[in-house]
Amino acid sequence: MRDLVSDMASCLSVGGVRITRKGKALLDVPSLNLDGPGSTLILGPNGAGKSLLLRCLHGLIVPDRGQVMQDGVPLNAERKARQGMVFQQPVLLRRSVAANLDFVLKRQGLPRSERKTRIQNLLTEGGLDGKARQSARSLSGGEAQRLAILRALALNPETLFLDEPTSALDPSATQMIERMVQRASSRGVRIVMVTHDIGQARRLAADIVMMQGGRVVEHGAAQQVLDAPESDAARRYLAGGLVT
Ligand SMILES: Nc1ncnc2c1ncn2[C@@H]1O[C@H](COP(=O)(O)OP(=O)(O)OP(=O)(O)O)[C@@H](O)[C@H]1O
Repeated sequence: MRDLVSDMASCLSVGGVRITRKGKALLDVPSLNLDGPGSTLILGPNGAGKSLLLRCLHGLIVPDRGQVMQDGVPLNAERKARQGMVFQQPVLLRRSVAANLDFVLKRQGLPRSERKTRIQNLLTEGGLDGKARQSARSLSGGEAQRLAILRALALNPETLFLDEPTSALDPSATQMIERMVQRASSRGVRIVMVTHDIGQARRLAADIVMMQGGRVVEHGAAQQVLDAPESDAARRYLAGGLVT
């Protein structure tokens, strides 16, 4: 049964998407629908095409063939503006923590007083109270990633893409990021996240997209994919075996 949160979340789908370079298909996804409740985690070995798929979904890469649809409509500039993206290495402005947030809030045309309140709320959400005036470049890795997520959330995105956001972080910093992601998901933001961390997939995912060789080899409910994978590729990946 679909719950309230899932009804709030937008639906993303991919139809006949193909990216080819030098005659080799880097991404070949005939069909993929992300429309269930909760977070989608994308798993698979290095070079499987996880980042390419994420970039396609966000419209950063236009596929050679096929298209990405959001709520049944081809992804357009207006819908793209309502998507946020967080990379493995946080991309921050050489300004203070608060100025990084103010930059995106200003672009939404919010008046100064409202921006001030929003910035304070965002800092609290990310556990960055007291860091407003600190240079973003002087933040620790975990703090910088939390700021990058806050900046994406400041846009009130309907979808938030995260590409291995915790791969360089320790367990405690990872836990803080995971909590932020879970809170955003429970507010109705569709989360699509790439990870190599199977434990993280178990903690966060409602559904899992397993990739190998530019293809989706399995997509299903997290527990099903993790505990009873149907494809050999997924079985080998989860067992820690070599997958090429
Ligand atoms: N612009 C490009 N030109 C040529 N090849 C590319 C380009 N972008 C990606 N690739 C190739 O496409 C394949 C998939 O890359 P992608 O970054 O999506 O993998 P990934 O699953 O995210 O891997 P990792 O886990 O190592 O980050 C790789 O073989 C990569 O070298």
